[in-house]
Amino acid sequence: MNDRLPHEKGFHVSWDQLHRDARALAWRLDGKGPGENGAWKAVVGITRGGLVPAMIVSRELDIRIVDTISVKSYNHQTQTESRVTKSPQEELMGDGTGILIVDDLVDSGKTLELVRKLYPKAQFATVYAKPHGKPQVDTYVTEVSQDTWIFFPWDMALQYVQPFRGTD
Ligand SMILES: O=P(O)(O)OC[C@H]1O[C@H](OP(=O)(O)OP(=O)(O)O)[C@H](O)[C@@H]1O
Ligand code: HPA
Ligand SMILES: [Mg+2]
Repeated sequence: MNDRLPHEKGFHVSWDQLHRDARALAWRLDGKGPGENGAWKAVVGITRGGLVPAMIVSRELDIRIVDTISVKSYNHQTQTESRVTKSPQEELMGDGTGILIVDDLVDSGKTLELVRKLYPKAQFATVYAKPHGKPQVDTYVTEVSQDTWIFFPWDMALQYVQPFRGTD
């Protein structure tokens, strides 16, 4: 993460906000699949950040088949390489037709670019999107600027904050 910081701005997302935004993502995808009545075949979450929105989307759209894909990014000096370290079931995926691939956000777009090469016919959905990654995503809910770092609820804790007018 340190190689990606410092960012000018921080966008702190609570569990509640993430739940609402992931539900909004599901509603956007509802009935848009290639199956009967616009059904989707399965949801695939990109670990680890995609697992929470994938669960919420699968619950909202009543999709019972859920699988995962793991993508690991390696930093070789200045070049970042990505590779898949765990694949979803091959028979399920095919070319990706009818599969909803879900992640928490798209930033540079490198993660989705790799997954898209493997499953070109899949639908790619993220809760948040930054401008560089937008061409890689088919459906998202909220756009944030490239210089914003998104803090997810699983990376944060409630903390005491000093009053604005100090107590000295
Ligand atoms: O568009 P990109 O520049 O590829 O960045 C987006 C990806 O980076 C983060 O995952 P990360 O690889 O940090 O792993 P994690 O989900 O396990 O936290 C995030 O959850 C996305 O998957
Ligand atoms: O803005 C971000 N927040 C959390 N994880 C990330 N991975 C890439 N960009 C981000
Ligand atoms: Mg991730």
